[in-house]
Amino acid sequence: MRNPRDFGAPLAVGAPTPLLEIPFPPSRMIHFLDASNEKMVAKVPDIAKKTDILLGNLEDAVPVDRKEAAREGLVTVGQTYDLGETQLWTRVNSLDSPWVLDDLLRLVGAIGNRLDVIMVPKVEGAWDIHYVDRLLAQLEARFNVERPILVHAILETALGVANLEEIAAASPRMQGMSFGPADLAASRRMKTTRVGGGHPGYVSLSDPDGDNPRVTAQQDLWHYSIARMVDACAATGILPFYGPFGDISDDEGCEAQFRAAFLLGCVGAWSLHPKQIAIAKKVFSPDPDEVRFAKRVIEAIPDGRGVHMLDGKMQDDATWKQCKVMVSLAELLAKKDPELAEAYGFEPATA
Ligand SMILES: CC(=O)SCCNC(=O)CCNC(=O)[C@H](O)C(C)(C)COP(=O)(O)OP(=O)(O)OC[C@H]1O[C@@H](n2cnc3c(N)ncnc32)[C@H](O)[C@@H]1OP(=O)(O)O
Ligand SMILES: O=CC(=O)O
Ligand SMILES: [Mg+2]
Repeated sequence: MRNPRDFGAPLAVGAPTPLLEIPFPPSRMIHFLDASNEKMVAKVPDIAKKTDILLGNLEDAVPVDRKEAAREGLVTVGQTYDLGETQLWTRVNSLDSPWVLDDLLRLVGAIGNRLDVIMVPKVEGAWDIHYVDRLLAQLEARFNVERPILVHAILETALGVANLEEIAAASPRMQGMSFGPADLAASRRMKTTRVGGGHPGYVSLSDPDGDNPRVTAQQDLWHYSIARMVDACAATGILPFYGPFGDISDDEGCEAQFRAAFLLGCVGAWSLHPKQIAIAKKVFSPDPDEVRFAKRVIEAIPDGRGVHMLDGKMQDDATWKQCKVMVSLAELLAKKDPELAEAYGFEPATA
């Protein structure tokens, strides 16, 4: 066990001091980009204005013969483009792959002061985070990185899900987790070829009712694990995200999957295609009607104490805290987006 008094100390001489509180800027969508693809890179200035997080993907979906080009393309993005307030992340190759060591060495060396977060795929336990934690500290010290690069784990193996509480608490560098339904389905031997979303075979069936047809309703394949991820993240002060929705043609399905994650507590989701950015923005920005109601509750109970009635609904200390969650998120997003500020009824000056 690590000495708890050392938890906030750098793991290498000369590395920046770890953050004990994880920053929470707008994080509604992590937009995936293959930086070996020149057409995608050409869109960076435009996409950076629309997305909260831009991620240079080096792992799955990048062919083996383009791994180095994707890495170098991301270096170029980090060195040449002004992304404004948009965060720059990467997803490196998995820890057992032949590429990850060079991914980390090259990226921290070349754009260590630009990279906000490194997403690590297929994390199975705290030991994976400990390895990355120490290596990043050594690289930060070597390359004079001024602020700690944070680490984000993808939860996409059965063992990773079994160990998610330990993963969340493994290091002060842990920024959050993403739920990866594709690799997780394979790891669990689930019988679905879809990337996220429901399945017509996973249903509950109403009881027999004479000759009347029995009713079925699709169930959520992912509810248990996403809820566990949200608890582990909230318990340790880090941020949970839903991962990919692979049917790019099904906007409605994507929206439903994102919304289920949002309601359970996720702060954002991945966008694989530019059109999923708008879906994530719609879903992960709280609904203006809910925000207006939450503001009324806070105004009606300024000290957050006691019991009150509003529109026939009981309000007390707990509902006040629920409303604070909603309004705080709305305030954060309104600072970035004047249209949202108006929809939420915030004064432009305070937005
Ligand atoms: C399970 C997992 O690990 S998921 C994470 C890994 N997967 C990924 O990162 C996939 C990222 N996304 C993509 O590669 C692509 O969006 C695909 C393959 C899914 C679809 O690509 P296409 O068939 O080319 O889509 P489409 O024809 O609609 O593209 C329209 C335009 O958007 C561009 N585009 C597509 N995806 C992206 C993207 N993620 N970022 C920026 N631009 C994009 C295309 O280059 C195309 O540009 P053009 O109009 O100048 O020709
Ligand atoms: O990497 C994501 C996944 O779903 O697998
Ligand atoms: Mg995966």
